[in-house]
Amino acid sequence: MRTPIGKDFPGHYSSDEEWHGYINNNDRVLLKTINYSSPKSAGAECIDPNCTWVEQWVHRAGPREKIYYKPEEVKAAIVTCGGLCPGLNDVIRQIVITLEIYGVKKIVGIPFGYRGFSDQELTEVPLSRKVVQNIHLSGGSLLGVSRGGPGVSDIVDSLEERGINMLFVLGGNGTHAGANAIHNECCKRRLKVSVIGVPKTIDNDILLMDKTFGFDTAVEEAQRAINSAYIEAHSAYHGIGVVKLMGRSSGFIAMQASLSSGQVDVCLIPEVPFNLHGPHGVLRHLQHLLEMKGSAVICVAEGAGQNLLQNTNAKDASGNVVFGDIGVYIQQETKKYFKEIGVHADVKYIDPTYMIRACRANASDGILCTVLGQNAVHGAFAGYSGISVGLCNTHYAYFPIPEVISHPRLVDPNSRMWHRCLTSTGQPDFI
Ligand SMILES: Nc1ncnc2c1ncn2[C@@H]1O[C@H](COP(=O)(O)OP(=O)(O)OP(=O)(O)O)[C@@H](O)[C@H]1O
Ligand SMILES: O=P(O)(O)OC[C@H]1O[C@](O)(CO)[C@@H](O)[C@@H]1O
Ligand SMILES: [Mg+2]
Repeated sequence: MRTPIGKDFPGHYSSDEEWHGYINNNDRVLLKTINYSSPKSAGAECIDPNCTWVEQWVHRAGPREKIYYKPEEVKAAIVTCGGLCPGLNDVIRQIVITLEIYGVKKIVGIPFGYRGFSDQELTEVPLSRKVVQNIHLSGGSLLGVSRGGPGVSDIVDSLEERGINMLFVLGGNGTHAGANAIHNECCKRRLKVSVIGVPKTIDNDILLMDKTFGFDTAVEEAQRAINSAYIEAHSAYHGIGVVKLMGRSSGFIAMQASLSSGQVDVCLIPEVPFNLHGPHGVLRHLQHLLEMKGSAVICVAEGAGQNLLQNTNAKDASGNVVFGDIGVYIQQETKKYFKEIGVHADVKYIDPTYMIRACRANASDGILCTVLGQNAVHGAFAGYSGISVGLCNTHYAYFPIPEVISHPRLVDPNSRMWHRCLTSTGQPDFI
């Protein structure tokens, strides 16, 4: 709604008839914006051998002129699942504020992830603009998070009992698999429920999106740890700093933090195999770095080099594999190696694990979260379900959930970005 302002007022708003503030249902966002002329172009993703241009698109996110729900009939719920991620509170806040602008009065938070649907001791949290006004000023989630929890059928039973017809699910690929199953179960039971995902992961491992919220902040925090490792290593005689960063199957945090810090000599990620020992191994390269420049910094993603470690055979409550500690292993092997060759080395290990995700969102993530939260609500009011909101080629769009979680997004070792990282570190192939 716009307030008409007198025509003599300079720069006046256009009238309601002239104002094109709504998204047309047929507006589309292209998934690919580069037309690769050859499969040999760096980073080319081709569908056929000739690399023919194929238009692929998703729906544009935003407010529609016609809405599917009557706001007074909506009971909306928000749930945050998986691990923490900077910006969760920003998204919760913006969803609540936008729902209120649509006129929704019944808004609740489900405590501690999907578990909150089944645990009788956990009660829903009433949410309003007043409750969420300042929550973005701190990290974490107002609602709490968890892994594991009830089955899909129990969750949908609970939705029915509570009379929830809009569910906003904030989480990573596991959470989205759950959201999609909830959506399918609601369809099966012919329930009119909109299930909308907002992808949350510092790992940035969700397909088709430019980036997920929390990733930028995590990278910013991670490069602080790298900076400390560099200062320690640089100030010691033959100092070696080892920094382990999160990244279960994708090395985006390690790669971007290495790039942004400009202080990393060796970046190791899950997507690129490496040897620690042997003539081309990391340890031999460290020896060379000590000889050439007196110190070295290694940045390793937690999922890297798992083939070098003993399988823990452990899984977390959600069924994710628990990894062995590659950071500790590299630290121990480095110490052993230099002792054996009789060269002094002062090895310092920094593991900032939870520090990079338990913090408040930075400005860039704050904006991303705000827009994603608004668009999640616009998507629900447009009548969508089983979708996720994301940024695609700088435009906000709605993605079908199965498309974005079919497998984790990985760093492409042939991509320009990984080559930029190698150019920055100057590291060889360790095989
Ligand atoms: N395939 C699945 N079907 C239904 N629910 C699932 C599935 N995978 C995971 N979940 C549920 O989703 C929730 C979150 O999953 P998970 O712990 O894997 O975190 P995530 O969303 O992937 O986030 P993170 O990036 O922090 O790992 C858990 O409560 C889990 O039980
Ligand atoms: O210790 P938790 O809470 O299981 O979380 C650790 C995992 O969370 C993640 O950050 C994903 O969000 C992974 O990189 C990491 O393996
Ligand atoms: Mg996951």
